[in-house]
Amino acid sequence: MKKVTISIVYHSRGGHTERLARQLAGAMTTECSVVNLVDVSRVSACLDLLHDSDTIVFGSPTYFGNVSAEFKHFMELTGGFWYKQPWKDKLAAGFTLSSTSNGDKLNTLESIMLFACQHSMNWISLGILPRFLNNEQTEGQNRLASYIGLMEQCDNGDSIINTQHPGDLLTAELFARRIVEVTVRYKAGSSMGLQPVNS
Ligand SMILES: Cc1cc2nc3c(=O)[nH]c(=O)nc-3n(C[C@H](O)[C@H](O)[C@H](O)COP(=O)(O)O)c2cc1C
Repeated sequence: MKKVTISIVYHSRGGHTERLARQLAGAMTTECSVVNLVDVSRVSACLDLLHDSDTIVFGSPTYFGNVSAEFKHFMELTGGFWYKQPWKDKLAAGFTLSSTSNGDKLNTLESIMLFACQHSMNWISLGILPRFLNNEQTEGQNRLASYIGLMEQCDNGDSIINTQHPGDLLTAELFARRIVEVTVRYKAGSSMGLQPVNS
């Protein structure tokens, strides 16, 4: 089977989201998948890459409880082709990070998921449960107990990119693997020649 193509579209001002995007890209590059990494600042020149992708993963930092202005600008740029629905039935997933444990990151992921659904994409949930030991939640995988997509907490260090929490690193690795697996399975299924239901 031909390799699947996964594209990551992200914005980052201080570098933390970019680091996470690069980690995901590295972990999703396998013998059966290729990955494109697209910063929103150059997305206009990369639209064909996105249109040819099997899966598009969207990432934005959480600024004031939502996607950043730059990421929202990217969202609105897609209005130029939205009605043609070139991303219909592609797979989609999302990630965000912020400097506090909660920080309203859920609203950011909900905005990204809603955007993907307006493009009629199929959403890949995080699919990784938090771990419990003697009924106590651990600081391991999915320590922030997210379900829509990947969340990470990073400090507010403007000048430095601080070290990541090991639980966040593990969750990112597991999520990357899940996105590749779901994409490969989905692509194999869609090659069974089922006729798409055209609305
Ligand atoms: C304008 C602005 C608004 C922010 N709002 C939030 C917020 O709502 N919740 C939060 O936890 N962190 C917030 N932060 C902290 C950022 O999420 C944090 O610095 C993150 O690392 C930014 O990602 P980046 O380094 O990829 O730009 C905000 C930062 C900025 C600059």
